[in-house]
Amino acid sequence: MDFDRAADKKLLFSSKSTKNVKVFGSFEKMDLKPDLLKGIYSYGFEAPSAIQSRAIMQIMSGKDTIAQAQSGTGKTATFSIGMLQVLDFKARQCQALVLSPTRELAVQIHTVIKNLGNYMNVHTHACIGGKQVGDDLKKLALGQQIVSGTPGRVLDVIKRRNLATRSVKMLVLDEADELMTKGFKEQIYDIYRQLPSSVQVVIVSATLTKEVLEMTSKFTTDPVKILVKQEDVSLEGILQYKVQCEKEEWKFDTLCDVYDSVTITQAVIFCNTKLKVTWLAEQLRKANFAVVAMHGDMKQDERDSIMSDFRSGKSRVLISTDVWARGIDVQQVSLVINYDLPTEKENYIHRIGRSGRFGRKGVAINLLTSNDIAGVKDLERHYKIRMKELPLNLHDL
Ligand SMILES: Nc1ncnc2c1ncn2[C@@H]1O[C@H](COP(=O)(O)OP(=O)(O)OP(=O)(O)O)[C@@H](O)[C@H]1O
Repeated sequence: MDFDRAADKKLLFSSKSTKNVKVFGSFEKMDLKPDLLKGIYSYGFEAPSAIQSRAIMQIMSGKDTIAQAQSGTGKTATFSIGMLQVLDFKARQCQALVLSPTRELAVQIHTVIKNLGNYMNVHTHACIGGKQVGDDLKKLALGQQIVSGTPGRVLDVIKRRNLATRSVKMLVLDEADELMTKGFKEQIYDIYRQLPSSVQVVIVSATLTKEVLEMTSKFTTDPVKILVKQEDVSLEGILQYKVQCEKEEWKFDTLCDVYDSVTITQAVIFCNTKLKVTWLAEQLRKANFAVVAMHGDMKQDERDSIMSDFRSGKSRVLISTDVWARGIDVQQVSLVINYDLPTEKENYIHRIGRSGRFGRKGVAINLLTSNDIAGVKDLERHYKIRMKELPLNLHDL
C-alpha cells in the first residue's frame, strides 16, 4: 500500500494534530470484537489505512474526535468500526446517529455499517428525505441502533418523537464542513440540542478549514485532532489537467473529443447548475454519446435508479451537480471532468476525489474559460497543486 505510506507521512507531519496519537498497524491489534473483525475481513479489508490505524482507537476510547484524511482513504470505515465496537447490540434503542449532506451518501454509509456489522446483528436504518416518512416511522418503531441520515429528515423524526435520542452515545458529522454551511447548520444545532449532553462527537471530512474547526468546537470537548495540512489534502494519485477552451461555447467540442479519445472505465462530469446538467446530457445524447444525469430536483426513485445503474457499471458516464461531489464511493470511477470549475475550493478536492479511490489512479480534467484563470491560480496556490495542460494525444494519459 504505497499510497497509504504517503498518506501516513502526511498525517504524521500535520502540526496541528494531537501529538503522539498511537498508530495501530493491524485490525487485530485494536482488540476488536471477534464478530466485528470477521465482518471487516469478509468485507475485504486486510490492513487499516493511515486514518483508520489512528482514529478508530480514539473513537473507541470515547473521546470526541476530529478525523481529517484525503478523499477515498477509508474515513467511513473509521467511524463505522469505532461505532460498531462500542455500541450495545443487545439493546434496541438508537445509540448512534450519523449525519451526512446527501441522501445517497447517507444510504451508502448505512450499507457500509450493515456490511461491516454483518455478524453482529446490527439494526441500522437510512433515514433520508425524498422517501415516505411513514416508512421511516415503521422502521424506527422496530428499534434501530444506528441511524444514518440527512439532517432534515432526522430532525423531522426526532421532532415527531419517533426517534428517541436519550440513548444516543455517538454523533458523527460526515462531510462536517458541508454540514456547517448555511443550508444545514441550524438543523445540525437543533439535532445536537436533542442529544444527551454526554454524547461523543466525531467530526469527519477531507477538508476542514480553520473556520469550520472553530465552529465544531461548539460540539466538542477537548477533541483528539487528526488533521492534514492544506497542501497535502490533494491526492498524488490523481493527475490533474486543464484545457483552455477560452469561450463557454467551445467546451462542448472539447468534451466530445475527450469522450472519444479516452478509454475509461467510468467517469463523472460535474456542472454547477441543475439546468446545465440537463442541457449537457441532452447535447451529449444528441451527439450519440451514452450518458446519464442526476441532480437534486429529480424524484428520489429516479435518483435511486440512476445510482444503482452507475454503481453496477450499467451506465458509465454520469453528469451531475455537487450533489455527487462528496463521499460517494464508486471504485471504478477513474475520470472526473469539471465542465464548470466548482465555486467552492473545497468541492474541487471532493469532486476530483470521486476518482482515485483507496490508492487507485485517477484523472481530473478541468475545462476552463478565460473567466477561470484567477480561480485556477487560487486553487493551485491553496492546495499547492499544478494542473498541467491536457496532452494533445489523450492516449498518453
Ligand atoms: N482498510 C481498507 N482496506 C481496503 N479498502 C478499504 C479500506 N478502508 C476503506 N477501503 C475502501 O476504500 C474506499 C474509500 O473509502 P471511503 O468511502 O470510506 O473513503 P472516504 O475517506 O470516506 O472518502 P471521501 O472523502 O470521498 O468521503 C471504499 O471503497 C472502501 O471500501
